Amino acid sequence: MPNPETSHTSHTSHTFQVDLRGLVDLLSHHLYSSPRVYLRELLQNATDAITARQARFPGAPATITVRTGDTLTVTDTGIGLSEADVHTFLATIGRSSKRAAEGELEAARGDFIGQFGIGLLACFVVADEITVVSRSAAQPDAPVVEWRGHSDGRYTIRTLPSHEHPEPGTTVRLTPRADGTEWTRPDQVTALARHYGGLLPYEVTVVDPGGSADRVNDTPPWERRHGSPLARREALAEHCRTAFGFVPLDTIDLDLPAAGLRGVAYVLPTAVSPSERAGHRVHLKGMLLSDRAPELLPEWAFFVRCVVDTTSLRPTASREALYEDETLAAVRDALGARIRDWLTGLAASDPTLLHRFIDTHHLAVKALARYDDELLRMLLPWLPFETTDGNVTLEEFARAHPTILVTRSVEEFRQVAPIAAAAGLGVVNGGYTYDRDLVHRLPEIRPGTAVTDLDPATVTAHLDSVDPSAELAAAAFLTIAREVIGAYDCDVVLRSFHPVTAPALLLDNREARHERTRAGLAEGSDGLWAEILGSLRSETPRAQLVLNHLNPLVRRAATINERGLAVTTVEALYGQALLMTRRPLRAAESALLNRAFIGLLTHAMHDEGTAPGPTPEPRKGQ
Ligand SMILES: Nc1ncnc2c1ncn2[C@@H]1O[C@H](COP(=O)(O)OP(=O)(O)OP(=O)(O)O)[C@@H](O)[C@H]1O
Repeated sequence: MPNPETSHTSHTSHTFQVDLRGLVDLLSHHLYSSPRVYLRELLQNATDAITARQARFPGAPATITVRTGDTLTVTDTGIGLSEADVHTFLATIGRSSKRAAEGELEAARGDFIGQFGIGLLACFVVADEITVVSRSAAQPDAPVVEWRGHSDGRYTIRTLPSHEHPEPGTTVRLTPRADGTEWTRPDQVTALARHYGGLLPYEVTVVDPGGSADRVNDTPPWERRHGSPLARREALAEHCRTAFGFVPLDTIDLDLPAAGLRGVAYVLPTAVSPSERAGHRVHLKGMLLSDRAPELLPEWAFFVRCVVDTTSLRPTASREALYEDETLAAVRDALGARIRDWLTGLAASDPTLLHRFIDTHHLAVKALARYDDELLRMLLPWLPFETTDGNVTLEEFARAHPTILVTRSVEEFRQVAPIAAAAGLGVVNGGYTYDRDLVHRLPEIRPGTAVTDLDPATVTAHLDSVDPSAELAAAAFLTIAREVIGAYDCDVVLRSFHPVTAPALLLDNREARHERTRAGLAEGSDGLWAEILGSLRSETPRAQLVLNHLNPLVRRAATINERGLAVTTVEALYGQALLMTRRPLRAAESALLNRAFIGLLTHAMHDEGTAPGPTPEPRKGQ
């Protein structure tokens, strides 16, 4: 038997080494979007330290002072660090006093912004050395301690005389590297402090090398006291103008106590594309997390821009975006509901504003109403649609037309609308995004209304047939017309319809055209493709050229005896109707138009040549 003792291989234990330079490089090039985040991390640590001190010593000083110059310092009157704290929290990357139960600070946990234990490293993006000088508020007798860390991973700790930091709190000092000075210039620091810390709950001041101090933060405008509702509205409009550069159509207050979220949504005064997702400004416990977070609101709410401050949403490690979790999903739904309530509330309280809103954002509302029955019910009466009665609401239109026809495309509407209107039909242009879907949902909301897609047969059925004698008189011409136009998979009929100025109407739709294209391809190909295309073949739908017997030109055309002229006339009538459909022409159709045009010219010149009359005088000089 082998001896278990001797068969053991020996184990030695090692500890991971972290290359700090590699880590800083990772942070600066891959985690953070810009070196400027160093200031955010410093402000955030200062804020957390003050929060910790306030929790234990309410009423203690609570200020953050940033001093700019050759070196940059951030001083806070926060909880400070004892020597033991420094060993615990500053000597190990990834260790944080704010995350796990760390004894004393546990009570205040959840109130902090930081949690990852990597924030301070952001300073190495702009400086090679960081000095932290601190005095603990929790142990007032403990000596002042200095930690000096270098970007290569070395650090030293020493204690200093008491006067080096007379009051509890912490001062962090950076000496910017040459390539970091862009981010540490006095004006830049003031702008960054305002950007990130503008809503922090403690006084934040930036002092320039000349000694002048600039307070950069303020109470959020929605929390401030205002003299009157009007004054509040004006203050918020001004805030929106500075934050986003527009004066809002209206302001919606946002308040979700369960998520510790408060803020405002500003309604855009101009239309935006639904695909352009709005960037919202999200603050976490006052600190700006992102100024373009689209994920805060549902996609449909693209007509507002929000500014919110929250305690519950989680940041990603870069602290530049929101962590997509259940809380965020719940917040998004709740904010969506709030915006919808505002919209539906307008209908009852401020119809004028609702009209202005709809004039600007009807596309947005239509997009939203497709997914939201309640909203559809409440807002459909207010939404404008293009119809044969002009631009009217569906409610108005349905009152006049118990059966509503809806076209599939804008071109179909343009072509058929005047004729349908003259025949007393009610047609809605369904060619615009969302419109056809919405019109089809009308019967759910308004029982007794019928909605059908417009097809050519519906229109022809409403055109008056001509009396048999007229049909007979035109028989020869119609035969030639059917021969010529039949080649384009199109039937020819003679009807009477208004307006009399329209000589011909081409009834066609996209599906039929596609089917004809497919059939054409099947004929032109051989082998496998012909079989596949052929097997798809259904009966090829034909378009219909409806000639208007009320139109004087058509009446004259019907009496043409000469075959050549009849062919040219038919081609010209078909070509003109084709142009009216405003769809792209195919090669054969362009050729037909060309031929008809030349044919008509030839006929016109031929008439001119044979017409009796005075011979024109030769012009002088010829
Ligand atoms: N101004 C300060 N006052 C007191 N303690 C501080 C200060 N700055 C840093 N610390 C201590 O150093 C620790 C590490 O700070 P660091 O910024 O690296 O991480 P963090 O703030 O805990 O988390 P995050 O990476 O999310 O910012 C903190 O947890 C805190 O205990």
